[in-house]
Amino acid sequence: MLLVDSTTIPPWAYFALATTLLTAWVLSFRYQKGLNKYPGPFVASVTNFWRLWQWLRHTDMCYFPKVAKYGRIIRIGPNTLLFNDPEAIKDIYMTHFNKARQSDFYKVGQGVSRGVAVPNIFSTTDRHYHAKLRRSVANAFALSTLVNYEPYVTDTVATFLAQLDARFAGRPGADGICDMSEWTKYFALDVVSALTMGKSYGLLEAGYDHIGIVEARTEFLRYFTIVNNVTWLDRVLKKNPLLMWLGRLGLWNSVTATVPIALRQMDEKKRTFKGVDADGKTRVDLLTKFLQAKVDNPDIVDDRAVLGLTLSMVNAGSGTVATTLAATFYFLLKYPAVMKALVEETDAHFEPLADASSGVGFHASVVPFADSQKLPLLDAVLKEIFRLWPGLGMQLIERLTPPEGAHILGEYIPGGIIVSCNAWIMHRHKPTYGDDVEVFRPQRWLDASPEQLAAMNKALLVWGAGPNTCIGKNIAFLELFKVIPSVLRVFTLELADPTKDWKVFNLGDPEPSEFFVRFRPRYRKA
Ligand code: HEM
Repeated sequence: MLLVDSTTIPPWAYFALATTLLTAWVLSFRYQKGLNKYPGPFVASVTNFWRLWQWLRHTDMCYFPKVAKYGRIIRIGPNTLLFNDPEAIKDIYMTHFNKARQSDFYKVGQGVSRGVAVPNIFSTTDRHYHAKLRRSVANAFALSTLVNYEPYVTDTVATFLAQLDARFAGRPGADGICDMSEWTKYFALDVVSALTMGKSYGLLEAGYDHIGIVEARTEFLRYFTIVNNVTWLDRVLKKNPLLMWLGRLGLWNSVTATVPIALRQMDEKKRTFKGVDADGKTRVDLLTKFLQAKVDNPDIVDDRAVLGLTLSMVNAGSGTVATTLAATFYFLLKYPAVMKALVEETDAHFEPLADASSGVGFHASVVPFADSQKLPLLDAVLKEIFRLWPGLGMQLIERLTPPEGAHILGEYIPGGIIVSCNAWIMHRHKPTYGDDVEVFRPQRWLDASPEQLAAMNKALLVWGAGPNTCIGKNIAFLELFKVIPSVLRVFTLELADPTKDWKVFNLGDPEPSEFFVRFRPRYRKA
């Protein structure tokens, strides 16, 4: 036997051995499953920490467009490909949808209650459970049910108008300046809580985050958007086995602020629940419909699913609407010709409001959904906002290829690879949308030929695609088509300082801040 005296091995040999092992380990990531043929930043091919680093460097923007220069298929992680071509949407989200699971990205979005991860309709990675759950509640999101929800939206829009009027409209100096990035959040949270639980959080009336819900959401999303770049960190931090075990013993519990509020409202609702039909009202909230789904499908919808659904309405349906609404007003103010044309369209469709002497009822100022949907420029403005400022657009929509692999853009991609698209990149695809993709030009939707329009709609990833496409899309339309023309009908908006731009933070939703606006009342003298 050959024995080597360790004292005879020089230190450089240890160093050489360690370097060789490390290089081999790094290269095993780089060359795994033949993904080295796809271009992308070198560091991204060996570690997901590249993504985390990009996020930390560019919190004020979506960093994915920076890699678009690499081509149609870009490697942005050791096991992750990003597709930069609208044709990939169908391949990834629809053709393979029966088998393609969501990646661990979604698991990071699962809350924890008493040491157990709680998947909901958004964050479950179980395809079969998701399909059954979605079918059980589909009726609550159908176009035909919007009539049940419109009164909640009308009430919240009226409160929004009344608060803007009382607090800011026509006031001189600093008193007249409204931070729309905050107030659009109050609106979105109040309207989604009214729609979901029949009762608004009362943020608009309070004028500040009096229940800490904005703070709680921001904290949750900040964690989610950081950790989903390197998903195993979640198993070290929040879903650490030790913490989960302590949680099951009742010695550790981390609950976000939305949970106790939702639980309280659920208990209240359960006590008064008589069934949707038995209620015989035109006003029915989503929670009542979820409780009805529990009665109809008890094997799929249990109390935990009802809570998960309730919370995912508030989580998925508030930041997205808030940022879309803020962006609509921001871009209209930055492009005054479009603002002028939209105000003219609104005035042409809706009667002028009564003058100050007769007083103004804000409920009467809120436009009906059935009428506002007929405004072609409003429709084009919203489409252009969805393109330029997609609500969840700063993140990837990740799927995992099935074990046997998948064909995407004509390329065979092996099984177990994370494949994804990003709305921010897709919506700036010049062959589809034109060379002026960075310009806010709603007219592009009105001037397009039928073929162009079909291609533009097909590439629009604002609602996602396939079986996980946004279930709240119709509700978002109901809110946006009512609130935007109603605000323009009542006020003239001005940027407090037209030379300043807003600030943006990447929370998955592009989260704006420091968007300061003045309101002049149109129906009375200031
Ligand atoms: C402008 C507003 C909105 C935008 C841009 C938006 C965007 C999206 C996107 C892109 C997805 C797909 C995510 C994925 O595949 O991982 C999604 C899913 C979802 N959205 Fe929305 N959303 C909006 C409003 C709403 C509203 C108002 C609600 C509820 C009232 C809502 C509830 C949901 C839920 C529950 C899901 C998960 C659906 C599933 O996985 O089956 N969203 N949304």
